[in-house]
Amino acid sequence: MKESSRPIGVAVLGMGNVGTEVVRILTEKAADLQARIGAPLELRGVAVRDLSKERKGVDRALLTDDPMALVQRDDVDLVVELLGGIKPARKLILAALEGGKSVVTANKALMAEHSGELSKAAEDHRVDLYFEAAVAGAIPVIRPLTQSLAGDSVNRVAGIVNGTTNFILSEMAESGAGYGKVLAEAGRLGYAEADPTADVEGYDAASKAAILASIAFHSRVTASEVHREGITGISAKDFDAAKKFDCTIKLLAICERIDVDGEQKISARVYPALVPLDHPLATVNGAFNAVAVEAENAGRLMFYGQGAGGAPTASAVLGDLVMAARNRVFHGRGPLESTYAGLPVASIDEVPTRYYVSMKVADVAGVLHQVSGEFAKRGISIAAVRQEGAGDDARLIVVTHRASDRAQSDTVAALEKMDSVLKVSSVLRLEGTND
Ligand SMILES: NC(=O)C1=CN([C@@H]2O[C@H](COP(=O)(O)OP(=O)(O)OC[C@H]3O[C@@H](n4cnc5c(N)ncnc54)[C@H](OP(=O)(O)O)[C@@H]3O)[C@@H](O)[C@H]2O)C=CC1
Ligand SMILES: N[C@@H](CC=O)C(=O)O
Repeated sequence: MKESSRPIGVAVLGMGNVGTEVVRILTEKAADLQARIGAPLELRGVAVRDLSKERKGVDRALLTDDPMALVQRDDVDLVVELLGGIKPARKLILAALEGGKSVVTANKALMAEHSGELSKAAEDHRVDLYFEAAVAGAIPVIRPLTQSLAGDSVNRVAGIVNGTTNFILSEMAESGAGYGKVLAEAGRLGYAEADPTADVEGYDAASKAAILASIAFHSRVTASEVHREGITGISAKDFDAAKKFDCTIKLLAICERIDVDGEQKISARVYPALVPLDHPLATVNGAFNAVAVEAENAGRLMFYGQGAGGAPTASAVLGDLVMAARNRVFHGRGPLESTYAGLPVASIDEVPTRYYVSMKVADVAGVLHQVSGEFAKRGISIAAVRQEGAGDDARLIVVTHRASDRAQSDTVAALEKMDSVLKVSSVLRLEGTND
């Protein structure tokens, strides 16, 4: 059997919010993943605490309550740790790395305290330790910092890195909703940690700040070194006061290089802060996160997306898993041409688009019926019509719903031939809407 087709054995530790989604994607997207990696991923087992719980989407024979035995199986090449916490996750990851298995983890609490020890084990045993999902859920920020910006000097990384608290603060700002009720909802939606104190007291954000600072500034920073304040003291009154200053309140994580009396230091801090309403972070709501990175040569980069929840986090886990698997198959090279799927590229005619058409007309009332008839003939519905100017300067503006670009452009061609349309003066496509 060629090396590139040998199956890669995967062990998933934990089947909670994130683990369930990882198992689902591994199962549903097996063929796509195989094509991207160059070898199939085979799920060897899933470790859980409680074997009696009902689990959807997994063969019961794959379940075990002995994660160490699973990690140590000879047919396991990659371990995905999604248990959370330090114990037993640290020992399991060390056992995997020492056994020559690459590890993917979403565990920020662990990475914020033990990344030095774990990274050393990965280095010593020449395997990968990836943790993109540990910071800001689905948002790729670890890989840009470790790889894309490896040739630059990062001076500041700052933003919103906890989905649960951002969800709570957004709801408080918008509807004045009660703190407890919103926190319970964050738990139900799979955003909150197993112990949500980690979220609301800022421990989770502090762990993420420690990870970001360590990578950005090539210095080990642990969670206990991060200045931390949570959101439990924030009330509706604070939001009222913030509004009077045209601000809102966000839990921020800030990591930067600072100069203290001529000495270069790192500041890593987490606290709720006033943010002006016209600042980009003020519009980051719900479980969304955003991270701004400032580097000497690249300037400012913004990363934005879903920061919590099973499926978004699983996306980051799967990205790491594909990278680790590819490294096994292609020894760090790739993606290779043979992993490309070869999908055909659609012509613009086939693409559903929306049109904005502005035309000079002789008589608005008379022409409207004919114009809308031309769109209707090709199955295009009109979203809005506006009349502008009058007499010689009368213009009709039509905005359509989505239809094939071919139908839209054919309609414009037909309008151009109509006697009552003096001139089609402007045709633009409308993007940024879903209708
Ligand atoms: N939820 C999110 O949005 C995000 C989570 N993360 C991180 O991902 C990790 C997982 O989070 P999440 O899925 O939400 O957590 P959950 O609490 O939902 O799931 C934890 C899973 O681990 C299992 N487990 C825990 N301890 C053991 C043990 N000793 N032996 C065997 N199984 C065990 C649990 O088993 P059982 O089901 O039997 O209880 C459960 O299936 C955490 O590190 C978290 O910080 C990172 C980014 C986002
Ligand atoms: N509890 C965390 C989950 C993702 O890291 C959060 O709310 O951000």
